[in-house]
Amino acid sequence: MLSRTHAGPPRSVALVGNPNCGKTALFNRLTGARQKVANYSGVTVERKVGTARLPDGSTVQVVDLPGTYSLHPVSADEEVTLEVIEGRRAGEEAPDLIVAVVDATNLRMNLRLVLELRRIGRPMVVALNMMDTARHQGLRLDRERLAEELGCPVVETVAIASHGHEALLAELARDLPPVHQHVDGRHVETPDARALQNEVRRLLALVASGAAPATRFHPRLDAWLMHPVGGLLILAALLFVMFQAVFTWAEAPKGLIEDGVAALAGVVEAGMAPGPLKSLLIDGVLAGAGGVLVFLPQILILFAFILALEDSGYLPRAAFLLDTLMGKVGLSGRAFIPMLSSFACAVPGIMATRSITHWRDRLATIMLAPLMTCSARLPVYTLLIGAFVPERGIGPGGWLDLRGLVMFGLYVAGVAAAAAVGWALKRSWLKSRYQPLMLELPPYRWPSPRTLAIGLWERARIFIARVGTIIFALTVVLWFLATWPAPPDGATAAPITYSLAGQIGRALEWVFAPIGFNWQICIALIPGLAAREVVVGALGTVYALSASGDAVADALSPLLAAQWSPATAYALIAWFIFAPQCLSTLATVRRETNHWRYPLIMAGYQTALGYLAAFITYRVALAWGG
Ligand SMILES: Nc1nc2c(ncn2[C@@H]2O[C@H](COP(=O)(O)OP(=O)(O)OP(=O)(O)O)[C@@H](O)[C@H]2O)c(=O)[nH]1
Ligand SMILES: [Mg+2]
Repeated sequence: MLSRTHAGPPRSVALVGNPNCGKTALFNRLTGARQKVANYSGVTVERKVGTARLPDGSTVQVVDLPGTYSLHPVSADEEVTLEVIEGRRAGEEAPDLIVAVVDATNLRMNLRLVLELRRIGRPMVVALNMMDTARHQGLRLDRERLAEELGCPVVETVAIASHGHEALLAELARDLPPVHQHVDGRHVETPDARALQNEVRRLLALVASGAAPATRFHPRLDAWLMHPVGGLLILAALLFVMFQAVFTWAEAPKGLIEDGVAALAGVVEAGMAPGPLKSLLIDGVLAGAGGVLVFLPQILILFAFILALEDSGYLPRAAFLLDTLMGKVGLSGRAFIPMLSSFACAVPGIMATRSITHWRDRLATIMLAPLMTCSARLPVYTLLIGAFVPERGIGPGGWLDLRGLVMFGLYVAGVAAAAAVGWALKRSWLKSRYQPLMLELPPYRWPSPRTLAIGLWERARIFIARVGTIIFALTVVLWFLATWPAPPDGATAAPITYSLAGQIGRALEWVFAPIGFNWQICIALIPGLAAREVVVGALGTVYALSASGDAVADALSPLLAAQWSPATAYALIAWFIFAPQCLSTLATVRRETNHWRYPLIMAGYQTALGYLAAFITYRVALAWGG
């Protein structure tokens, strides 16, 4: 067995426990980290490291791990956990101490793992988490008796309310002996599943009393939400409201940021002498990066909905609801959560597929994840819808926002495309038998304001950091390419036409002309490979520089409306439903599948479909007089 490499209090501890028992919430408490917490199993799929400060001022390294039901892993994320606690990861020692995190409301399930962990023979502390809910249910636990029986300290915690984590930290500061496998003279090594279950039953009889067996169901709510027809309607309505909100609620804050950027441009305009630096600031930085920043409110509204849904316990139920439908297109219901995460970004979505045990199912999910409309596509859609779809209420009293409706339609189009591709994959390359959905249903819970706040703050931070780094850098590079070389003497057209970017755009134009893209779009697509939002910023820069004469370019949206045919705009939207051009997604696929073949296949099929969809859209729109 693995032994400690040093004497004294632990230097590294690992949080181990069943899925959804609150390990990450506890980790965030102990270390001040802001890792994702949500109310379904399989949220954490990677190991994450943080540092906790102990009462005596020293520090200890804390590792948060994916949840696992046993020490016999069945999926890639569970394998990570086992590797870490056994010290099999390259360059990483096994943790000195294991914190076995337990959902106190579900001891029957959770204690099995604790008993298995005890057999590793390392120092251990048990954290009885969710004690607030357990007490609320009337459960009484004899903590001291449990500690005696298990042969290790047991502390009660409420990870989401900062109860008990001091007690836990105090235990971590102690020099605990390894837990023994002999308790009260009884030998409990390597029992089979049944022996484990008997031991759990024995422990429960000794230490737990009072609560009716906890039920994960909420009969009245589930009768509605999981109704085969009504449930689907509710789900559709929920998503619909979400996209309406993304459009309508964001108007005011978006206007504020736009005014701010415009005011800044005004200051620069008035205060600086004309020259390259001024052009860089106005046409490059403010039109480019500033043009992307205005989408912050929309992204936060979208995430507020997603985060609240995630913490409520509804998502796994939606997965069951959709299991049959998803089965028809070749996906397991387990794919629902990775697919939903992909609405934020395909990268975490693809990583979330680690909890899918069956390889072909997992690969199919990976292949389809980028078809979900990621939040980086939101600015592009918003810009084009803002320019080409009139602002109009429809329906009785005009309560439906037409633009929100179109946005919803685009998200649906992404899902429909995924369904079609999935259907084709299932019948050809990735044939697999239907795997019944096995997913633990979490209890319903009001989304925790703290979790929501942390989640939103993280999104805002990530987005602003993106705007400040990669998007900023790309717009500066693009500005440079779009202004250099300078036009020859006596040139009459806009300077950008003579620049490198102008030449590249024109060279690409013959590829994209059949689908209606002009050279300005072709230029913008290139930096969009690194970050899709940049397409918006890049269009801002390209058009700001295309204005011949000194007329400062107007806001982008009306400009596009004046310069593009609607057919071009629709074709670009159709292209973006498939949007094959995201390098970080392709790199993630390479990493998760360990092969270049898969990202290449993905890029290939998406480019082909994107081109085809844009071509058809463009031709049909032209034929209808667009
Ligand atoms: N009421 C209550 N809820 C909690 C407590 N700790 C965590 N939660 C909630 O439980 C859910 C799961 O928390 P996570 O920290 O994501 O669980 P996890 O163990 O990391 O889950 P995986 O990463 O999927 O294995 C979230 O909805 C939390 O808000 C607690 O002590 N009391
Ligand atoms: Mg977690």
